[in-house]
Amino acid sequence: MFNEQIDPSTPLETLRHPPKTLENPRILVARVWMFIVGKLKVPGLTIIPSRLRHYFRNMDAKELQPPNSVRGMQELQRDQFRKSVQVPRLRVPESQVQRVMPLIKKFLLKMEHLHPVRAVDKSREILLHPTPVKSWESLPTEDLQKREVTSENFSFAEIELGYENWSANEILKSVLPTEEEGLTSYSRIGHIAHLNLRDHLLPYKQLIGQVLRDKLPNCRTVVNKASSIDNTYRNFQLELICGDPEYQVETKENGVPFEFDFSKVYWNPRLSTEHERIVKMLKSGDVLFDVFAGVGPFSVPAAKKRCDVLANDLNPESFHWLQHNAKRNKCLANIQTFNKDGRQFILEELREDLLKLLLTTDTTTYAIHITMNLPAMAVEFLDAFRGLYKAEELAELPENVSYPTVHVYSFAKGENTKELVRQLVEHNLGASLDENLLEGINFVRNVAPNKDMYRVSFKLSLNLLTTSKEIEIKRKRCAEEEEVAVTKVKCV
Ligand SMILES: C[S@@+](CC[C@H](N)C(=O)[O-])C[C@H]1O[C@@H](n2cnc3c(N)ncnc32)[C@H](O)[C@@H]1O
Repeated sequence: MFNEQIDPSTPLETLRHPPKTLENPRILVARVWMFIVGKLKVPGLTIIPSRLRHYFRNMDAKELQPPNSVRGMQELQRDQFRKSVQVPRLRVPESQVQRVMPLIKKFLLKMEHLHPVRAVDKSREILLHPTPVKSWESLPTEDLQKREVTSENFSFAEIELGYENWSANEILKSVLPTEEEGLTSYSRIGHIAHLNLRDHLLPYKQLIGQVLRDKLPNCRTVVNKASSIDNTYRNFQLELICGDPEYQVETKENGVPFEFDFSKVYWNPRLSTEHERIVKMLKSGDVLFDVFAGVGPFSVPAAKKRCDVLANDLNPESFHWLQHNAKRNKCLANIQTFNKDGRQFILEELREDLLKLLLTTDTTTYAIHITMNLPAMAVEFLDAFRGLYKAEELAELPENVSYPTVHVYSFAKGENTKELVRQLVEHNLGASLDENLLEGINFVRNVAPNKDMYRVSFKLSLNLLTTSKEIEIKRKRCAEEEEVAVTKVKCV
């Protein structure tokens, strides 16, 4: 079952092309339209449209729908989609075509692999849409007559339609059961289409896979999410439902090329906007510590921008592809990579490097960022910053020192997820995110009903870096006890 899908009405092209492939202006128009109508664009997620770009929707016209007999089909039989249909036709003398087309353009019959205009002798046969054109009178007759086109030129033609004339969405709409939600979205990662099928669609998975592979440009592999991501490395457990078991992909995110094995590492195209937000915050010369770096969607673009990056991931496969992507993007000189547990990375590399930066550089001239994108458990690593240094180590800091900003990601489930996520961070950090610390609690995306992902951005401080969580708790307890004692004395 899709637990992350949204189904605004969107144009047909989004189904047929991978996200970000704006190679023709119609797709651009479709995306703008999608934004205006739905305002629900999820990056990386292809949403199956329920409205079409055409003036008249083919699937609203009974005669243009696939045959009823295909409903419920579980094994794809392409020949079962054949049907004959009568559609309006206009014969236009060759000499008048240029002048007639603007008058009838909006009535053209537009279907996949079907040319509505055909040359026949010295005229053109133009196929029209049966919804708006029921008869000659449906057309702008006066203007047509001025261009030598009369009712004599109007007739009905019998045409053959087949599997190739419908889009994936149209095919699936005509096959899948009507009483439950159909296929509403999927992600595209290079040549892979990634689905998260609801239980009621599982009997149709092979057919869905074949239709998508047939119809989506450059799609060679269709996989279904086999279980929720609960393994350490967060990579999706995949079930191949159609095509080649070939998971090494090449994709682009925000213009940056990446390569990886999708079956072995974490990659989620729905995070592209969030990655972009962070990368936009960074300037050349800034420092980034990326604690759970994956294959580098924060680190590689940051290194390309000439930030100094220390990127870490526990998964040896992610580590391999992280290095590969840094090399491929020619930014190896700006990135150091580590294959460690996040806590160890904070306690070792980050500790040492940050100390040097704080003591020996002017931190007012650049920014230091720490990204922690492991939303299921990153907050549990926050206590590693508490008491990271002995007070003496930071005794000589300049007064105007600028501390790093931590961007920690977290899921929160329930009613007031924003408040919940703040509490989670405060509890794990052992400090309240007052105005001095807090830079923002930012909604990233809705993951499932009642489950949201947030980024909490806050500044580290001298107190956080030199006082352990336990000491802070003890101090608070003592202060509270003292207050109680004073109140009691006052009362006596
Ligand atoms: C949700 S992914 C995020 C990857 C990438 N930063 C992104 O934004 O797409 C979390 C990453 O943390 C890594 N990871 C999981 N547990 C870890 C740990 N204890 N220490 C370091 N990395 C870990 C996983 O291998 C995975 O690549």
